[in-house]
Amino acid sequence: MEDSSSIFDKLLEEDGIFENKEILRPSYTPNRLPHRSKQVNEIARILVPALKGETPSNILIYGKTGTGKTVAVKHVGRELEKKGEELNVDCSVIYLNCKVVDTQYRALAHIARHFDKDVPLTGWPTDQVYHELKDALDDRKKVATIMLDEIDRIIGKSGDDILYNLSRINSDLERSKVSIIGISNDLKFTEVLDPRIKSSLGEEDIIFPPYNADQLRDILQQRAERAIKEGAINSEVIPLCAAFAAQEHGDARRALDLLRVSGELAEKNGEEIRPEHVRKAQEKIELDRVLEVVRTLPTQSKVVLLAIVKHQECDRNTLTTGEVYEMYKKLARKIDIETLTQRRITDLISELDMLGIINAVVVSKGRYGRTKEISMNMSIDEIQNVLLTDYRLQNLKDYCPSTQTKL
Ligand SMILES: Nc1ncnc2c1ncn2[C@@H]1O[C@H](COP(=O)(O)OP(=O)(O)OP(=O)(O)O)[C@@H](O)[C@H]1O
Repeated sequence: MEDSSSIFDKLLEEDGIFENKEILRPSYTPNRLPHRSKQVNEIARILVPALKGETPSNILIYGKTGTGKTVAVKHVGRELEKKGEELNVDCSVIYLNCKVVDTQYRALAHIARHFDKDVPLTGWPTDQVYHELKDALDDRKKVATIMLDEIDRIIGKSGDDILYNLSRINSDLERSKVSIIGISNDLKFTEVLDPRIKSSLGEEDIIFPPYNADQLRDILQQRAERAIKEGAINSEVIPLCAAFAAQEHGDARRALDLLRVSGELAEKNGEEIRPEHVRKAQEKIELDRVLEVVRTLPTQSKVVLLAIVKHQECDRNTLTTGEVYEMYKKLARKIDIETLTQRRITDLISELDMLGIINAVVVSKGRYGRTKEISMNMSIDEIQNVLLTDYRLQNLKDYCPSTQTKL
């Protein structure tokens, strides 16, 4: 071999623009949370009885995605455990993400395992897990705060038994106490709860409002100072990332992603981060989001979308619901799936519009009634590639129906 150095050596030597990229990732928890002191203090005020061995009220926390709910509860949880150690009071904090731990069994098992109980992750009767958990909690005096993030996921999948069991556990415990913090970005999820559970869980409500552009700027500034090398970022970049993310319902995660992806694009070109990198990053993130949504669409919606894409390939003009339906029928017949009615397809088109994959505008055709004009401003090639990874749609790869159905 001519050159025995590792293929990574050169890359490692390259002088990147990041001091520490991890600081821009969602998993990083900063010590200070700008513009969240009100909410942090409010959670702390509700949890403080735990440090006196008393039961704190249960809390429901609402707010749109990226408004700092998770980072705030974890921050307060860490401080609570620390203070508990100092005062010699056992305040345990258990954090569960219900998107991952999405059944009652798994949730109870996870909490029991947190207290070193050897509960398998499947297989036992739920009652047995409940009793193990009760024993684990009661083996010595403690106050346990259980944080259920994305709580609507577990309710949607497994009903509200978990909340019922966790809220009744206090009456079965002799020494210990449990309080629950539920976190959700769906304001309406409590509507499906049993009224008793709803009032017990929502003893205290805290709302996390969206951030505005100025607040996002402060959050980004704080992270960028430690994540990006001095002089590697143009002064317009942070305000631009903040402005873009503020338009998207004030999402701090989106703002941080934008800054990180802008940095990666700049680094690839060996440049400092400039506004054009932010604009490219915005497009890339939006396309990635759309492709992810496309990948998980039900088959019928995928065929409708492919009908729109195939049309757009031949003709970049907007098209009507009727034209999409004609194309959809041909594609559905070709791959032998049930052909839905035009009315159902109109609904699926509205859903695709709501997901931000297509644009559908209702237009009046005078006495011929109303129709939708459909267009796409995403890259149709990339969308088509993702659609064709679905094995049911693969036969449509080279299918090129004639567009003669247009009058
Ligand atoms: N006030 C803040 N200061 C610093 N970083 C913040 C702040 N608010 C949010 N962040 C950061 O933004 C990202 C998203 O925050 P977080 O996960 O807490 O949002 P969330 O409201 O729980 O969103 P979701 O509902 O999608 O889970 C994280 O990287 C977090 O560190």
